[in-house]
Amino acid sequence: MTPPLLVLYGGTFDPVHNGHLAIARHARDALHAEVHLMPAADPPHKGPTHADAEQRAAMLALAIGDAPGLQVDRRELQREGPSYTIDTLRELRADIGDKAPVALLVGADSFIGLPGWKSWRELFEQAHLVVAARPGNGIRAQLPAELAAVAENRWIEDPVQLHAGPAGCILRLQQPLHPESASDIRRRIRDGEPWQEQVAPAVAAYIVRNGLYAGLAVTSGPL
Ligand SMILES: Nc1ncnc2c1ncn2[C@@H]1O[C@H](COP(=O)(O)OP(=O)(O)OP(=O)(O)O)[C@@H](O)[C@H]1O
Ligand SMILES: O=C(O)c1ccc[n+]([C@@H]2O[C@H](COP(=O)([O-])O)[C@@H](O)[C@H]2O)c1
Repeated sequence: MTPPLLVLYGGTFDPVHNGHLAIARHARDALHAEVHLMPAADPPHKGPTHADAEQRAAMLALAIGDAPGLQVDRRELQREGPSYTIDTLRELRADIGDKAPVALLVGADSFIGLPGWKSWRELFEQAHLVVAARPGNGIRAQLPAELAAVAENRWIEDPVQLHAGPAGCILRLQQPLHPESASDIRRRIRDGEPWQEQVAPAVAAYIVRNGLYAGLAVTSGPL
């Protein structure tokens, strides 16, 4: 019997917000998959995070609670250096073998930036790609030429195909757009604007209890 589809949803999650959660739940339900939300210890394309890795993982655990089919995956917290996704997938394949179907879930902005990732072409050998649309980011229209060329014959419409092979397909996740972004939430907290409804109640309580993001200076670098 083919093992169940594992969806890896990596992110900085600084903090995890309702957009992340909606997409993870939607992927679980639409793809009949187990979704692992995986905080990056050291996200390769970002400056230093605002909450540390343990705090970001703790917020993820609070956000997920005991929701079936969702779990926090701490594998990148156990590695030093930048959290390159290809290294994570190679590590995962060493654990579970070459046959099990694995998909990487990314937002459209991440997908468009894929040619900047370490060994990006190999990602398609190690996993399927599932892409969630995001406001302001067209998926197929805005692809850089080298990504469009690699992606060309990989697009599929039917999620069942993700279960049929270990890697190599690209699926657009059909879901409503979600406007939330972690940087906007951090800005709102800093500026005293409403933000609590954009995160799970337990995450809002954690942020307040730990005084996260409130002290960000305007000059402290990118939000
Ligand atoms: N609202 C959203 N809709 C679709 N994809 C999203 C959304 N928010 C985040 N993602 C995707 O989830 C993954 C992790 O996102 P991340 O933790 O960096 O949050 P973010 O909101 O993009 O943060 P920031 O605003 O600081 O860039 C990325 O692939 C990103 O594209
Ligand atoms: O492997 C890379 O080169 C790489 C470059 C940029 C981002 N990523 C991964 O993409 C995921 C989303 O990244 P981010 O910065 O939007 O939170 C997260 O798991 C990162 O580790 C990976």
